[in-house]
Amino acid sequence: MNKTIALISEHASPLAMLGGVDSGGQNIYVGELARQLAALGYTVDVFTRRDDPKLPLEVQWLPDVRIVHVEAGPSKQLPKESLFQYMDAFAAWMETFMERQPKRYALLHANFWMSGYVAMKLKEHIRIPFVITFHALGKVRLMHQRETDKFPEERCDVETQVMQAADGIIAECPQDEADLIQLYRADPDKITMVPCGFSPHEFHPIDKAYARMLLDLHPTRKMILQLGRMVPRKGIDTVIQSLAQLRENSMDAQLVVVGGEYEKPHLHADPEYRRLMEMATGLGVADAISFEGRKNREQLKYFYSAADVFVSTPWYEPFGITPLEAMACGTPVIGAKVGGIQYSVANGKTGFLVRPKDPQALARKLELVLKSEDLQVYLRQNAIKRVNECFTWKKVAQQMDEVYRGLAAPQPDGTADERQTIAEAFVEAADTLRLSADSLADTILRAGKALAKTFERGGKVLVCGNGGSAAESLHFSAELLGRFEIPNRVGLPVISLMGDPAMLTAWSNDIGFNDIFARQVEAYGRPGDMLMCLSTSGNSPNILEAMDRAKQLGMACMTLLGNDGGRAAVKGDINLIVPSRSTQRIQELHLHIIHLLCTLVERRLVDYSANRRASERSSSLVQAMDLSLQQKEKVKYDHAKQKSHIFG
Ligand SMILES: O=C(CO)[C@@H](O)[C@H](O)[C@H](O)[C@H](O)COP(=O)(O)O
Ligand SMILES: [Zn+2]
Repeated sequence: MNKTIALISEHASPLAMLGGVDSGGQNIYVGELARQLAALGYTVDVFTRRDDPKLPLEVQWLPDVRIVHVEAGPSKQLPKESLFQYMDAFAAWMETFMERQPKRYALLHANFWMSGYVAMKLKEHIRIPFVITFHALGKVRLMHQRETDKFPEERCDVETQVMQAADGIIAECPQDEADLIQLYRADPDKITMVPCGFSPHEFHPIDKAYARMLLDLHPTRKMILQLGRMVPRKGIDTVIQSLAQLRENSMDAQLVVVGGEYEKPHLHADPEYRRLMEMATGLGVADAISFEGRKNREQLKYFYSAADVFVSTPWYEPFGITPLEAMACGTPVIGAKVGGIQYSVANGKTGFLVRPKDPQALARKLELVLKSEDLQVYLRQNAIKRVNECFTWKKVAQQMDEVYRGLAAPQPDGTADERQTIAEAFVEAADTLRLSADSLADTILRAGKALAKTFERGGKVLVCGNGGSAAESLHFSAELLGRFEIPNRVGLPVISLMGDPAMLTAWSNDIGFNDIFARQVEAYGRPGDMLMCLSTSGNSPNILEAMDRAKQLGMACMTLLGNDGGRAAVKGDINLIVPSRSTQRIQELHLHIIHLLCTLVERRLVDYSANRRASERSSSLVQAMDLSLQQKEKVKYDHAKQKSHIFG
């Protein structure tokens, strides 16, 4: 399989910082998938929108992973809700880019619906298969946050079209698969479930006391961690409410909230932070919450490891990478029973699942976990085992590799140069055909008529050529002496002077090569017969000698030539000169002309026999053509009469 692929991720680049409103799981997904595919031998190009004028066109991110910045819309950060208008430009830019480079992608893997739109457009033009991971679905999002959805109205329609055009659809979890089928009527046969992953190098258990010391957190106080983007749908308010519930139940714990747009939480600039702070203050738990702001990815494992329990209770979640990361660090997860979380968190084994927006239920599970060290150890061990068995990016890439193998266009044999050569030869052949159609039609008609007349008058045709043309001479005699389009007709007297290898080799060996055809013309030729010569150069001595001998015998000469016709064109009575300087193209046209001549000859002889049927019943040729028209099984041909005519 050609292991060169393109990932399209219009708004989420692996290079972008994590934690902002529009950067999150998809940036990690695309980056980690590309990295692990490269480890499996893939060469990956990631196409993403250029959203900063300082970004270069291409960044070689890893030895086999290149990030290509696509010019589509203004080179500045824009909310992803306003990007759809630039997707036609994105597709057009990519198409031009792909045309100009020698690389050929086996397939495209689009991420998010807008990249799916781009892949769909590209497939219309360049027929390249594509796979799509939606990451989030418009209809699911609308169900949960209708009032804050700012995506264009056509999103859901575009998603449906993309599902129909896609060759493969990746569902990230069983819920995603059910949504694709039930909400969009996606073809179940196209869907493969491949989850998201985590990187064990990045996320692994670290001693809790050490992690807390590094982060300057209380060494023993019960700690709940909430980590991720700070937007309402993530349900951070539910965690704050459950903290108040715990406090009511006389259970002390601190809540650490990591994430948000800023490194330091910003009351004025970040409305969600302000809302949460106000809620915490109102519930009297502000003193137990620390908002840490956005953190570097390298710091996250310390937060996960420092916590006694990780909480993720969004209203909905297409997959949810943070629960995986927490489990990888050995921290039990209490998650909302939604989307991918209900799949990645094994309820009662690696953590617990609760209904979203249910602070009481969350508080009960928090209390259960925080109160029992034994339960924490049990959940911790299961969590580490489960994520390493099922959810590493390496495993994800292996599963994706399977999907790609099933869908990728078969690897083209040969090099780009060879492909170019083929394309050029076809163009040249088509040009030669077109030119010949214009310049040769009249002469072909004249040649067909002359051949038919030769047969009608009881004459025969001798045909010769060298090399490829020798083969064509045999081809011509096979069509007419044998059979062409009309079944059961008489055999027409065509003799290829190539037909007798014993004579040809003996004569060339003992006497010379230049008169091998002339010798045969002398033996077979009679006045009224025709000599037909095929030569690409028109200068082969044996052809020229044969023509001279034919003239001496009162035979007509027809030539199929090329280039400028050479010396043969001076001697020929009818010259079909293919307007090309390429030997191959000339030969191809000779074959085409030969077939046309056969068609013309057969048709003319049928007409001839029809016209003269009444008056010349005796003519063997007419009789034979009559028989063929009546589709008789057996053709009786007057060989004796034919013979006597030839030998006079
Ligand atoms: O088929 C090819 C080239 O395509 C060769 O066999 C080619 O026919 C030979 O070189 C001939 O000897 C060329 O002779 P001619 O066409 O110039 O009379
Ligand atoms: Zn050839």
